[in-house]
Amino acid sequence: MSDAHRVVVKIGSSSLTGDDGRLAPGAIRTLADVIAGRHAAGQQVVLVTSGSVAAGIDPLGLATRPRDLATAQATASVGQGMLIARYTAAFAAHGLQVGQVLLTAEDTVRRGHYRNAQRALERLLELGVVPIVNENDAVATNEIRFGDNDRLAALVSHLVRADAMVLLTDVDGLYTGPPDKPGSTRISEIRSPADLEGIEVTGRGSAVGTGGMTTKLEAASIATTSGIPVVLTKAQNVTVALAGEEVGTWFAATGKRTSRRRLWLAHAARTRGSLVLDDGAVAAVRGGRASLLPAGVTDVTGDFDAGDPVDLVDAHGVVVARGLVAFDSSEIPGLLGRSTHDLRDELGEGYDREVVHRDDLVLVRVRRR
Ligand SMILES: Nc1ncnc2c1ncn2[C@@H]1O[C@H](COP(=O)(O)OP(=O)(O)O)[C@@H](O)[C@H]1O
Ligand SMILES: N[C@@H](CCC(=O)OP(=O)(O)O)C(=O)O
Repeated sequence: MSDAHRVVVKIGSSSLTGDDGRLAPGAIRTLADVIAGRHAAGQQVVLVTSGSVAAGIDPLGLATRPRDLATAQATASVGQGMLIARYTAAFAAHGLQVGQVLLTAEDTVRRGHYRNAQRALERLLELGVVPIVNENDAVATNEIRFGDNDRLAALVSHLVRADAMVLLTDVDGLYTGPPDKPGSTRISEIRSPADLEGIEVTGRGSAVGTGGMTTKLEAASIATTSGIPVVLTKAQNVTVALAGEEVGTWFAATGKRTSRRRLWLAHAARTRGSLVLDDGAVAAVRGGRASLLPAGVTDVTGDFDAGDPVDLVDAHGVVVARGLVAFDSSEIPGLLGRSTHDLRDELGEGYDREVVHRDDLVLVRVRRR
């Protein structure tokens, strides 16, 4: 971590608010002090911050975090302005400018969109500005929104080719079970997905956070499988975490950089339906490098067009992979279980192709509990 030149730091709502759920200016100042120190030492930091909804609760006189989409959008719209004003003032105390970048899930992976985001972030860093990223909550709809900022931070890390990602939250690391459960202990290192076996995590966050530990593990998986190591710790540890001391939980990088399209398919795409595979097709797809042929498909659900993302599931409904399908859903029943040879003879050329080509397919790792 101390060698990492470019770091994405994500701070959650739970670390930016006091017990009353209101924005805690002290937490923002402390974070800005630490990041300014790293900046002076030559490190580039992209900050992904939650807190727009939490910051808007009080000004709008709401009692709790709104659950309906329209009120959440309005609350975020009010709160985001207040949040960025606090950061602007906190960094200005160190002579630093901040640049607000509000993204949606699509912006981090869709070709035309991510180029824009990438260009803006690179230029901000070149200019010595601290980019401050959040989801564009005021316009994000349920279909396309992340909701939590953990996975957004992982995709931003990929986008800016970060050397490391730091997830700051209200617990000092990953525990063997919910931290308030007697007997739960902190895990200092996760070297591979196998180390996660037996760990109990919940998707329930603190009163103001979203996604709990589940989305943090997803984010860690997105980053580490793309070659980016992750530190998960409490916000109070940010100084020592960025200095490279051993705190929280360290997730070692397990893979290499992958294409954004595959990253999107694996982690951000909303599937429009599913294809049920027979056992032979499941084995072929799991083995890697095999395309899905019509002969291995036994059923289809959903309403989709050629080119849409779909789930590939086994006979028990377990998702094995995701892929971009080559046929409309209405065409597939006529192809089920048929060999490409028969299909060409009967339906003509164009029907003798893969249902999902191997280049358009990513395996989904099944998490054992
Ligand atoms: N195995 C676990 N280890 C650590 N924390 C866990 C675990 N399972 C669930 N959690 C919960 O996840 C919460 C953090 O998630 P969240 O409130 O969404 O944080 P943030 O606002 O920082 O994103 C912790 O307060 C903790 O109660
Ligand atoms: N974009 C939202 C993030 C929602 C949220 O609470 O995320 P987190 O605290 O990171 O689990 C916000 O700013 O309120």
